[in-house]
Amino acid sequence: MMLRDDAALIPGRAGVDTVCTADMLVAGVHFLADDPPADIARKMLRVNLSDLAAMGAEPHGYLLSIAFPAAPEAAWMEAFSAALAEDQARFRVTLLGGDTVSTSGPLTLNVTALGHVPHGQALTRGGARPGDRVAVSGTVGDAGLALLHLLGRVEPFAAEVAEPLMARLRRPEPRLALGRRLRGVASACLDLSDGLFADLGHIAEVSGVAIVLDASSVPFSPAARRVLADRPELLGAAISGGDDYELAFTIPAGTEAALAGIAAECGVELTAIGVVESGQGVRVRGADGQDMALGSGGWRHF
Ligand SMILES: Nc1ncnc2c1ncn2[C@@H]1O[C@H](COP(=O)(O)OP(=O)(O)OP(=O)(O)O)[C@@H](O)[C@H]1O
Ligand SMILES: Cc1ncc(C[n+]2csc(CCOP(=O)(O)O)c2C)c(N)n1
Ligand SMILES: [Mg+2]
Ligand SMILES: [Mg+2]
Ligand SMILES: [Mg+2]
Repeated sequence: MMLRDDAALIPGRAGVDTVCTADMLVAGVHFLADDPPADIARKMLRVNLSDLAAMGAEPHGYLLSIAFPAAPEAAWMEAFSAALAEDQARFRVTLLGGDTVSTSGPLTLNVTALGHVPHGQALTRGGARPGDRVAVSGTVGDAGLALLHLLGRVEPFAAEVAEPLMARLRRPEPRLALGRRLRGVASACLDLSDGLFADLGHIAEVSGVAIVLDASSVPFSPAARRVLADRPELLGAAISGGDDYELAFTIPAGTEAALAGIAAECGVELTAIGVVESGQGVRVRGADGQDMALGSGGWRHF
C-alpha cells in the first residue's frame, strides 16, 4: 500500500469497539538474529494477532516499526517481506504504516495491531468467578521445550522430536476463530505468551480469584509427550515455558459440555485443565493430588 499522508485514517463504525495491542520483538530476547527471516516475520505478526484473538477481536491492520543494526541483505529482506505478505493475506490484515530506523543495538521489531469487536463484547482477563472451569486450546509446552533445546540448556532432543517443537516456537498459530467464538461464552480469556502457569496467574490476579491447575490434564503434543516420557523432570519447564500462543479461558460451571462443539467448529482441541476458586494465585495439582512446585514461574524480562 502507498503510504501518502502523515498518519493512517480509520473510519469509525457505530457499535464497534477498536482493540489495539503492541508487542515488540528483540533479537536475542524473542528470537535469534540468525533465525530464518520468514519465521521472524511470521512470529512478529502472529504474536500480535494472538493478543487480538485473546480479546475476541477480528484483525483489521497493523503498524510495523523496525530498527536495523545494519542495512539488511536483499535476500533477507525478500524472504521477510514475502512471508509477511503471505501472512497478511492469510489473516486478512493490511499494513497501515510504521517506521524504519538504524540502531547500534540488536534488530528490534514492533507491531501495533488493530482489531474490531462488537461493542462491549471483548473478552477480558477480569471475568473469572469461583466455580468456573479453566480450559486451554491446542497443546502447551512445545515452544518452551524447543527453546531449551535451541539454547543448549538440555541434552539435545532427537531430530524427529526437535523439529515439530521448533516449528511451534517459530510459527505460532493465533487462535482467531476460537477467540471470536468465545465471545459471550468465556468469562475470562488471554493468550499464552509468558507460560501457562504465569498467564493463568494474570487471569487470577485481574479477576481476583484463585486458579487450581490440574497438571495431569494439561494437553501436550506427541513430541512433547515423547520428551516428557524420557525426561519427566521437564514437566515444570513445559507448563511454565512460554511462547505457546494458545488461548486459556474460563467458562461458567455447567457449560463445559459446549467445549466439544466449539472445538470442532474452530478446528482446535480444547481441554479442561482446572477450576476457579475464591482466593488468589495459581496452585498446580500433581497426579498424586498434592500441590506441585514449578521450577520457574514463567518468562520475565526483569
Ligand atoms: N485495559 C487496558 N487499556 C489499555 N491498554 C491495555 C489494557 N490492558 C492491557 N493493555 C495494553 O495491552 C498490552 C498487553 O499487555 P501485557 O503486556 O500485560 O499483556 P501480554 O499479552 O502478556 O503481553 P505479551 O504478549 O507482551 O506477553 C500492553 O501494551 C498493555 O499496556
Ligand atoms: C532467544 C529467545 N530467548 C527467550 C525466548 C523466550 N521468551 C522471550 S520473551 C517471552 C515471553 C513473551 O514475550 P513478551 O512478554 O515480551 O511479549 C518468551 C517466552 C525466546 N522466544 N527466544
Ligand atoms: Mg497476550
Ligand atoms: Mg502478546
Ligand atoms: Mg509478556
